[in-house]
Amino acid sequence: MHPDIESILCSREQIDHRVQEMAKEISSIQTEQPLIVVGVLKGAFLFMADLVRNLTLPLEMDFIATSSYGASTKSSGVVQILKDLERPVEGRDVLLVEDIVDSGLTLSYLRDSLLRRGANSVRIASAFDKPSGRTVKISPDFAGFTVPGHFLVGYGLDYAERYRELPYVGVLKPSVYAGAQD
Ligand SMILES: O=P(O)(O)OC[C@H]1O[C@H](OP(=O)(O)OP(=O)(O)O)[C@H](O)[C@@H]1O
Ligand code: HPA
Ligand SMILES: [Mg+2]
Repeated sequence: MHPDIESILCSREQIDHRVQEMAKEISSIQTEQPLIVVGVLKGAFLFMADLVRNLTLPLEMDFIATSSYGASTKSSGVVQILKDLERPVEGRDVLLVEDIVDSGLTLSYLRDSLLRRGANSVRIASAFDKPSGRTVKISPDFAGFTVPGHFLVGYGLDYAERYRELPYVGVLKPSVYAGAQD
């Protein structure tokens, strides 16, 4: 285990197993045109890669990049789009793929934005769901694991851009970010 990690919450094996279950469930979505699967960068990159390899429905992929945490463990409250989608979503069914729903601000902002662009439907799949962090009302249609209120890293989740590469999800030792500016 990485020395900055306090405890492992979900092991690589548990994540692999759960992603396969989620992919089965998501594969039963019925759409007229291929589902547009949108990965929310950067955090979703590992989950997106694992999920799409297990999906069995017709799909297209696109990516959007947002940022609201920066080098902090708390949301700035402002969701910035750093890279937008490349293709229109008008009239299309979209699946937003996220690593975590915490305050809910990112997904609420993205869902509203895609609906305003004329998407026919917007569903959400998130590897992790932290309901205790919520400040806006939103819940993922597909959630891998419900997690407690700690700041987590690994499997795409970062603190100040570090730890995304860890194959498991763990609780970051508070001493790592104590004293850092929020
Ligand atoms: O529900 P919320 O409170 O909005 O938090 C969830 C969002 O925060 C993180 O992204 P971040 O802004 O850190 O960008 P990143 O994906 O590049 O790490 C995470 O990947 C989600 O997109
Ligand atoms: O717990 C978290 N860890 C990393 N990034 C995050 N973005 C929202 N919540 C988290
Ligand atoms: Mg982040």
